[in-house]
Amino acid sequence: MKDWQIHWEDAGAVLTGTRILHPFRHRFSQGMTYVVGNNGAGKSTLLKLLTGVVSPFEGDVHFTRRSSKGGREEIPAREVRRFLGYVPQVFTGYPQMRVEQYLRFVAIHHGLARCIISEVLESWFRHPTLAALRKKRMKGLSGGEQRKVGLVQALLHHPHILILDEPFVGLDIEERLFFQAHIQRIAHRGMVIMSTHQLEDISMEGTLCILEEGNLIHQGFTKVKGTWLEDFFAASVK
Ligand SMILES: Nc1ncnc2c1ncn2[C@@H]1O[C@H](COP(=O)(O)OP(=O)(O)OP(=O)(O)O)[C@@H](O)[C@H]1O
Repeated sequence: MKDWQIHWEDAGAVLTGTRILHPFRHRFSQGMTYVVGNNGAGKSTLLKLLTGVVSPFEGDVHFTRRSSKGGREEIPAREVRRFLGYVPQVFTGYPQMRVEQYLRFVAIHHGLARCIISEVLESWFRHPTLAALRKKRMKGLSGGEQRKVGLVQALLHHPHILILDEPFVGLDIEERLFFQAHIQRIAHRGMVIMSTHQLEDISMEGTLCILEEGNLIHQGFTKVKGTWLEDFFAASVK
């Protein structure tokens, strides 16, 4: 266990002149973290800051792991990128590529050994819902199909940190369960941070971060069944 952590230290975001996220402190640790909040609360912006797609306007976001000498050490950005998987809210990939070609390209980019790439892709295409997409061009995919390819490209290198922005939108129940199982395996040995609007997406115990108008208004543990969490979703997340 490498015990990676992400330290969110008073990081805030300003996009096109508007303050989107107000500075707060949080430590993302191993396991599952769910990020919830109403439309426009700042969930996607928070995830973009974590992946480096946007930079904090102030404060700092940095990654650490337990050092062999004791204490903690900073993980260089290049190394973080190698161990990161990310599904953005809007995923298109490269429109001209066919799905298999695109996933092969991503696998190479992630540094997977060329001798195992075919085997890794075959294991994904064994699932009927993905087999049907293999030869399709990315630009011809439906929203749900894009999402499935988006999930595979984030998972195929077994990332240590997985960041998912509403990953199950447009997926049917069986597909959701298929990907949930993969995601849960990563959460057991690494770190998963997932934004969602759906109570049924909260399938594991973990940490819950609630955003409201760019502020972190709650951080604590989830309890999956029969708790105040259900009331929260019923009352406030639309
Ligand atoms: N590039 C940008 N420039 C200016 N404002 C932006 C930009 N991107 C997002 N915003 C605004 O920032 C706020 C937060 O957006 P964000 O996409 O992070 O919210 P969200 O919680 O993910 O919302 P949703 O649940 O609807 O996806 C919104 O009011 C949005 O309009």
